[in-house]
Amino acid sequence: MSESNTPGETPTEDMSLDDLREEIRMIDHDIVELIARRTYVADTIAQVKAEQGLPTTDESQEQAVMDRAGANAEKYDVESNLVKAIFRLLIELNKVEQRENR
Ligand SMILES: O=C(O)C(=O)C[C@]1(C(=O)O)C=C[C@@H](O)C=C1
Repeated sequence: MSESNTPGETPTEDMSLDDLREEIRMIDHDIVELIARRTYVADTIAQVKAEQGLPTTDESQEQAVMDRAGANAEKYDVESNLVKAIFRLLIELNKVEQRENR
């Protein structure tokens, strides 16, 4: 992953529009890389669940993920409902992926 500024510390006054868009381009790259990593881990989880005869969906784990997403959103002062909506999509992506690999 590329080095990026911590939230609230981007020195915007020293950056041109092109610089700022380059910063977003790098962040967007990192986001996709993290989504891919999350999906690969879910593939491995799917194998473990299949071996143990467990179902794909674990609602209590989904709730824990959503709660954590909300808490982290608040920590970084971003809209928690928006972040939770993104995590809902990430969980659904994993479930589709896990079902396809069973
Ligand atoms: O932790 C799991 O058991 C997963 O399969 C991962 C995950 C997730 O994306 O966070 C996906 C589906 C489950 O219902 C719960 C959580």
